[in-house]
Formats: sequence, structure tokens, C-alpha cells
Amino acid sequence: MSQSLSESLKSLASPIINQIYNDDFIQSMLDGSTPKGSIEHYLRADHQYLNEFAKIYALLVPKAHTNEEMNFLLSQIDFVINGEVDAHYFLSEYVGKSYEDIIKGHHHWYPSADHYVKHMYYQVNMREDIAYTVAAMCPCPYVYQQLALKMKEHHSLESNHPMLKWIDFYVEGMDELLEYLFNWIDQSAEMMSQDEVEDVKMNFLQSCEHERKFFNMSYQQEDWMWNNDEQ
Ligand SMILES: Cc1ncc(CO)c(N)n1
Repeated sequence: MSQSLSESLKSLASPIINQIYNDDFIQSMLDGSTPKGSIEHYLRADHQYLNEFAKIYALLVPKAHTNEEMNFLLSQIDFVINGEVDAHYFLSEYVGKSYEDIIKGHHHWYPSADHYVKHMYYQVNMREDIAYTVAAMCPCPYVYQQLALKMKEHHSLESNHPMLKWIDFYVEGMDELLEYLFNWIDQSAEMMSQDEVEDVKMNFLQSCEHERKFFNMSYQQEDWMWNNDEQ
């Protein structure tokens, strides 16, 4: 039997995920040396990223075919806004400031985050089929789950490791969601031409690369040149 699209997406993503794992952000999380400013930068960017992510799910509602799909979208909007913020609170503890203080007054998207968010908005606005958007969104939970699993697999982390709660958050909660998203991609791909499938694949892999840029952006505290009033 030939490989499903989602299986091939996972193998194609694997070298990108390995690269992210070896980059500074994750490695410094493991050895506890991430500059606090980088985590704050990440939190400001990710607060906005997740808000947009929830809105993109909302834009998929009119494209849903069944009530079950609509319920899935509703539950994910709730999770992204109200559940995933826990992961942000764990990182704020590391910084030693309140989450609200860290994100207060920050309104723009940093350059790499901007590119990533617009990649997803482009799909939802320009493509009728839900699969293009789902493929661009799926690396969000997938890459984090894979990174978190690798972090646990390669290191025996002490129970007081500063990143343990963040890591466990992404190890534990993502299976069901990912099964749903990958299944959605596979089902839609059955009706698509080879060229369309290639575009879906590209959307997925580009988002994996965006994930890498997002971490590097945070580590380096990347910003636009016009904004010289922060930090
Ligand atoms: C940029 C980004 N990607 C993935 C996740 C995981 O949901 C997140 N919180 N932020």
C-alpha cells in the first residue's frame, strides 16, 4: 500500500524538526540558559500568533461541511484562547514576571511571525478547500509535540527543570488534535489532483520552516528596524 499524504508529510518534516531541535532556542531551554529577553520576545509574539490562529480557525467555519467539523473548530478556538495560555504562564514563571506585564502594550507582529501568520491567512482567504489552511496550521501543534517528545527522549529532566511543565504540556495534549488534522488533510487529498496535493505539501513544509524562523526570531529578539523603543 502506498504511503498516505500525512505519513509523507511527517517524514518530510523530520529533518526540519531535527534542525529546530538543534537550534539555540530549544537547546538553551534544555540547559536552562535561554536569555529571559528571548522568552519575553517569544511570549509577546506567541500571544499574538495564537490569537490569529484562533481567528483563522474561525474563518474555516463557513468552509466546514458537517456539524462535527464545526464542533471541532469551536473546540479548538476555545483551546487556543483559553487552554494554551497555560504554556505561556509556565514560561512567564521562568522569566519571573507576570504574563500580563510581558505582553502589555505590544501590538505589532515581529517580521518572521508576520510572515508565518500571513502564510496562514493567505490560504484561508484564497483557497476554498479547507485542506490548504489545515496543512498550513498543522505544523503548529505537530512541531511542538515532536520537539517536546525529543526533549524528553534525549534528556532525563529533573522534576524541578524550569521547562518541564512547558515540555509536558506539548507531550501530553496533542495526539487527538493531530489525528484529526492529519486525517482531514488525507481525506481532502483523495479528491485532489497531483498538483493540488503538491501545494498542500508545500503549505505544510513552509509552516514547519516558519516554526524554525519563529524560534530563531525569538532567540535573537528580531524586530523591525522602525521599532527601536522596545526592551
Ligand atoms: C508559533 C507557534 N507554533 C506552535 C505553537 C504550538 O501551539 C505555538 N504556541 N506557537
